[in-house]
Amino acid sequence: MIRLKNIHKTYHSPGRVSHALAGVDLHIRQGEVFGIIGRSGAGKSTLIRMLNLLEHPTQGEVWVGGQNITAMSDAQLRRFRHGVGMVFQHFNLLRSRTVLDNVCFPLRLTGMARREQLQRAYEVLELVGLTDHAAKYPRQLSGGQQQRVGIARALANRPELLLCDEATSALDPETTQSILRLLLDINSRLGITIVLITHGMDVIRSVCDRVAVIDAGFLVEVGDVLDVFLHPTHPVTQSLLSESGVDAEGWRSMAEGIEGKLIRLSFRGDATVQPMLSRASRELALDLSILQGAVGRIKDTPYGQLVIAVNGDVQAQEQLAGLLAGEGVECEVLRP
Ligand SMILES: Nc1ncnc2c1ncn2[C@@H]1O[C@H](COP(=O)(O)OP(=O)(O)OP(=O)(O)O)[C@@H](O)[C@H]1O
Repeated sequence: MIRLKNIHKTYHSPGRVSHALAGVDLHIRQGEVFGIIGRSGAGKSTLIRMLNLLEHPTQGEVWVGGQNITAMSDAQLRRFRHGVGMVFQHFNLLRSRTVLDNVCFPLRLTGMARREQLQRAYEVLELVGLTDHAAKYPRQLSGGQQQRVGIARALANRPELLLCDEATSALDPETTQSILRLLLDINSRLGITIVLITHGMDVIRSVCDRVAVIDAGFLVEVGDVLDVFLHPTHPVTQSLLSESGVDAEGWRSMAEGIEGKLIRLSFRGDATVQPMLSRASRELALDLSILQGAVGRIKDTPYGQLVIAVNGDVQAQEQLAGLLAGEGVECEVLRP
């Protein structure tokens, strides 16, 4: 659906040149929820704004739905943008217009007849659960409700692509979860590709299929969210995960003074909730102690990771790895 080819973006301001993006190549698939995460100033906003050319690359090409949008004329670009919805951190609603008029606004820009505008607007307001608030003004709504209006407005033109620029950063945790659930619902019911940028790994974990990590203008890691959570390779990814409570290295401080072989087990899906360890311990007469553990859910998939110390018969230890692998558990020896 989207291909970024060797994208560079350089900003020149008095006395300063800033390389916001440095040779970014990226492929985003049709129908997926794709997250871009990075620290402040990493280049996330610049990157998401490339996808509808609110920012033009200094070098490189942006392809969306088989079209090179970097080669489009202004008129072509205006038409293309009607098919891309955007949701903003601070909602960007028109304060002096009602909810209904805010949602109709992008439809009016396409020259759509008023009757059709109203029909579309009520359709999307129903989707976001705000039909009863159509006549209100933004100031009469909570932050979460205002963001729902922002989402309804972004969906009004029936886009194939929805861009979310820190859509939940201004919201409390509970409201964040309800907006994320709404985005997931939109993705699965309408099949719209969603690209979001965020500072928060929790946002990535709750809704994304794949994730890209950006640091100082470089894409440093891209992959399925489950793979990135279980096996982060770049130090920036590891520290972002550790700040969100997923610390893959916490076992090190416990390991000294603990005897036995140390292994890390990674579980995905049903394997996460099976009583495999107690069975293995019983059948192989091994002592297993847990040094570190985390279980959670990535989108709809349960996952878990445990670091355990294994003591007992050497042959039984070999059998343990085989037994767990047979159940779909990945085993990685941390200390023989
Ligand atoms: N219009 C601009 N003029 C000059 N420099 C800019 C401009 N926009 C962004 N930058 C610089 O480009 C770099 C990337 O900025 P960008 O806003 O894309 O980062 P970000 O990851 O979205 O940060 P944040 O999470 O703080 O919003 C930063 O160093 C920033 O100062």
